[in-house]
Amino acid sequence: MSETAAETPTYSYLGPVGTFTWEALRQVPEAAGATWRSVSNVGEALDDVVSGRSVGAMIAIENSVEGGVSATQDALATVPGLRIVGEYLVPVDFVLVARPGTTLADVRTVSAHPVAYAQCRRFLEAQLPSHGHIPSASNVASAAGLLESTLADAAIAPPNITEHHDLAVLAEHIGDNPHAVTRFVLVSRTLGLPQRTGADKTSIIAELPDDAPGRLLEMLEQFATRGVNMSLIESRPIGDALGRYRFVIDLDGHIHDERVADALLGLRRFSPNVLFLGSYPRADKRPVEFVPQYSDDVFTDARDWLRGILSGEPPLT
Ligand SMILES: O=C(O)C(=O)C[C@]1(C(=O)O)C=C[C@@H](O)C=C1
Repeated sequence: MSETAAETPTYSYLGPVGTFTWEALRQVPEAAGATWRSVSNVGEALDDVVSGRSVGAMIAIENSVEGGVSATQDALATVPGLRIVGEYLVPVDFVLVARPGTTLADVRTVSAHPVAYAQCRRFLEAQLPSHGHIPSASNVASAAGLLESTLADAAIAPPNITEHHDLAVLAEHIGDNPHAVTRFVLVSRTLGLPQRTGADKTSIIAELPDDAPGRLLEMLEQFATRGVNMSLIESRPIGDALGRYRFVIDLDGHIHDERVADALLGLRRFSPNVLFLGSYPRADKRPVEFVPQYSDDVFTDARDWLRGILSGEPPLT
């Protein structure tokens, strides 16, 4: 993990060292000998990929308590040519830290990344009911900031924070949900389409053609009629007018699975704007389940049958 090497590939991540995003990048074997570039937000990480400065950027896309990370979903929808090439899960647990000597009773202001802050509501309401929140760029930036300025009295940070900074832990396990997990994706422009493993996900973003009744159902039928399961669907405002949405969708399977490819063809015919964000191995490695009626053979047999008819093959007797 050199920070200075010149010719090794670079990976960008929301830093500094110790963030959950940094933990996620540690799960990427190819990043082990690479240069790691700490950035301050998702936009900067994706800019690095677009400009070619980095081969990949690790970004948070969904939290099990807070839901989709809208900055990430919107950036993936609008920055052209980005592909998701991997998915990683990081359990998230939080501590409250302060400059040594501070007690909980001294805390008036808490610095925290907004997604982390939202995951610690119960603790904050019970223990610090009248605190003020100072948003920070990341979970480690919040804590590191305590040593640079006295604006905040305490910070929400990952439990490993004391390995990196001289801070005192005021409270542990302050997250509302002890099983909280954040899902990260590795985004690239140059790393190719990952191979099909049988335990894959495909991410897309699609818009409806108009707001006639039943359009959403029509879109979902593209998947249902090919036996393709969705593991996520979220709407995000397109931003050009009230009431216009795009849908962020994760499908079980790889674009090299016939049923997924066929569903995407159907979707492309239906939707005025479909973005293929990538097919990549699932972080949990759970094999995709489907009924035999939707296996690859059934799709290729049907296509061969049609080709036969179109090429004038005589009917079988
Ligand atoms: O990587 C970090 O530590 C971050 O601060 C970012 C982030 C996020 O963007 O969702 C990552 C995981 C936590 O759920 C909260 C914040």
